[in-house]
Amino acid sequence: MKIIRYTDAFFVDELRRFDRRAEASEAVREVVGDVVKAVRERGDEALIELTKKFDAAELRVRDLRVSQDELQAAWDGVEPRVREALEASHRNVSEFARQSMRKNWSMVNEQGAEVGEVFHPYQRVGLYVPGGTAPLVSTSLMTVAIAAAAGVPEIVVCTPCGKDGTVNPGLLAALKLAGATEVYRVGGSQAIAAMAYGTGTIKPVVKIFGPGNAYVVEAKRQVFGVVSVDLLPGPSEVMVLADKTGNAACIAADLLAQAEHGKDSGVAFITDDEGLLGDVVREMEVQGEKLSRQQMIKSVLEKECVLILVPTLEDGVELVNAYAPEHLSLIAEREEEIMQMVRTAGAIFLGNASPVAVGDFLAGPSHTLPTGGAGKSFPGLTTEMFSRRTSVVRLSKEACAKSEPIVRVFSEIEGLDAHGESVAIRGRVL
Ligand SMILES: NC(=O)c1ccc[n+]([C@@H]2O[C@H](COP(=O)([O-])OP(=O)(O)OC[C@H]3O[C@@H](n4cnc5c(N)ncnc54)[C@H](O)[C@@H]3O)[C@@H](O)[C@H]2O)c1
Ligand SMILES: [Zn+2]
Repeated sequence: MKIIRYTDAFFVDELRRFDRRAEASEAVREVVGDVVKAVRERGDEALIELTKKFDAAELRVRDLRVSQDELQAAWDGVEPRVREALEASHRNVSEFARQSMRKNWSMVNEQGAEVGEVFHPYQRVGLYVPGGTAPLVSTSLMTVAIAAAAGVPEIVVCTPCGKDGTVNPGLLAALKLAGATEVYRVGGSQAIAAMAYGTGTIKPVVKIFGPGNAYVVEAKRQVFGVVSVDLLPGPSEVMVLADKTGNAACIAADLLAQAEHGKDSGVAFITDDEGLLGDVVREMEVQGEKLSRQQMIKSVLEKECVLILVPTLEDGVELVNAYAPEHLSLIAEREEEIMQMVRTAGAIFLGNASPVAVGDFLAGPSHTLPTGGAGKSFPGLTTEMFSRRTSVVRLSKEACAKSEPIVRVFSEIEGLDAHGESVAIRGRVL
């Protein structure tokens, strides 16, 4: 743990690294570039090779797709209490997604033209569900169920398999419940390339969604243009901003929950209360000892955890906005006022009683959120991202006549007289 106080001589220098931009390292970019090229040029054959190389699994081309029978068997084999938990989360996520759907609308403009927007779900999307270090059952729901709620007909999922070629049955069950229509046991940047360019087995999609490690995120960036992508949701992070009303035990618990995600996780605590800072450090030590993922937690706390004492909460907000945390837990007397000042967080959890883990598994908004500073330019995953918008314009003869003089001015300035004439002709022939 690193503790930084505003009274330290190098305070300002220390904080400079908080101002982040999401960018992959040169090494990751290179590896991913090679992977994308291999899949684009050699399709399934490259997928088999790369799965052997990165996931140590020996697959045949016909094994790549997880069969409907396997998905059904996974769902049938789920224990009742797990099934209930999955269903509870699924109901919240689906309902939240339905509420936030964009609706078709129209208005009449100044010249009397009817203008509006219509939304259609994409026909075929690709969702990445991570599976390298933990089977992210919740991520299946937090992406696939939203695509299903948006009405996407073809929901393709790629997720890595273990050494023995299998995918965690709990994850498959969640995919089945959420409404995945095709599932492939392919992970990493090779999966993203396969969904973007298509292979013999995996037909290409038009948009790619979902979180992953640095390789997955970089691959999404490299295939951008061939497909569109949702956002850049990489390795998870939590920041807590609290004043003296923060409960040290709750704050420490949230920081430790983040640390157990392991390597690359960001954990930060900012407060204007020196007493609380000390209490949180002590709580983390006591609570940390009892947790199972000791190795992960220790390494994150050593390398990726900072606790910062700021003179005022407003200074804290400035740091929050510079860092753009994926999750922000905000505990403050002036909660509403401070929240309104936060402009870059992926999701905000308000008050001592709102654990980030409830947002991870159950609350309703997708837990797929921008990381690594990407929150400055991307919001978290929304239902809207699964629908494509088209604008619609309809003019009556009268609206056309009223538009004509203004169009004429534009067409003269731009030197495009055919444009002007295409409007004027309506007044003569209709
Ligand atoms: N931001 C969010 O909303 C959000 C949500 C859930 C999970 N996550 C994050 O997703 C990440 C999941 O990462 P993960 O690693 O567990 O699973 P993953 O499925 O993203 O990545 C595993 C794959 O990476 C590839 N890979 C591993 N090492 C490689 C190497 N050296 N070169 C090339 N490819 C390599 C392998 O093919 C492997 O299948 C975590 O960091 C987690 O925090 C983020
Ligand atoms: Zn988490």
